[in-house]
Amino acid sequence: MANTSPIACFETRDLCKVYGEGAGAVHALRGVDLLAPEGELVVLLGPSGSGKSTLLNILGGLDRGSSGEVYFRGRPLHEASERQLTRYRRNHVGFVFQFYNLMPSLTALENVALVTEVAPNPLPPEEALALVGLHERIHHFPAELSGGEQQRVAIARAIAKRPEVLLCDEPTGALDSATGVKVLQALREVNETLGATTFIITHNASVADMADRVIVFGDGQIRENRENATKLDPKEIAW
Ligand SMILES: Nc1ncnc2c1ncn2[C@@H]1O[C@H](COP(=O)(O)OP(=O)(O)OP(=O)(O)O)[C@@H](O)[C@H]1O
Repeated sequence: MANTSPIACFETRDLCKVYGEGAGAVHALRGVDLLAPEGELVVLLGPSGSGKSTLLNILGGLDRGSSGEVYFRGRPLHEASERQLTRYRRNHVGFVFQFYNLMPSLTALENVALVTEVAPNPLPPEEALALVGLHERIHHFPAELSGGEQQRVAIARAIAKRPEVLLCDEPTGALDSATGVKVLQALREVNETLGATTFIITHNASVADMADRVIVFGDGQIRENRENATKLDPKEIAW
């Protein structure tokens, strides 16, 4: 019988990452087997140093594993050339980091337009900013925006190229809880509206309540991988 199961967005098999060598080697990932279906919102939890960012960087093509396999929609990233990996990042992946890295001399709209000018099929920058609830702030400079608003500009910038994948490394790490909720609501809206498979690394375990899937890391391995039967709206999350 034909295999009719849909291809996952990401699959990793026995993925390992070692930084350095000899006595000083750090085994950041120790055999990670992951299957992430298309369109899911995945929250990654785990103690500091457990390998979350290392995994996210490899999924996003910013780094490579030391051994094992990584597939994006069935395509082997572990076999990709540097050029192919660059093209993969540019065309398919949006990144959001803890610090927003906006250009201070450009308005919110211009920061997003920087990306849309070079993407093949972008969202209009106004639309990307509206999706994260910033339609009334588009002509403000970063210094005129709160931390949460700046992070939402960074999210608009990440999604403006319509990535299939949105990878967020501690997107609320620098924010207070009320502002963090707004950023999480923007991420949920983007996940639902654009259908981008979304990974969020956080140290706040209660953020897991908004996820389709929760993956808990420990010492370079997946300790727990569970699906939520129901998802909470970020504003219902207790911080
Ligand atoms: N470029 C690097 N060179 C050497 N070691 C590294 C490098 N990047 C990460 N590591 C090490 O790999 C391990 C996993 O790090 P990683 O950043 O993936 O963990 P994490 O779970 O994301 O941690 P945190 O929650 O603190 O961000 C850690 O021991 C870290 O010190």
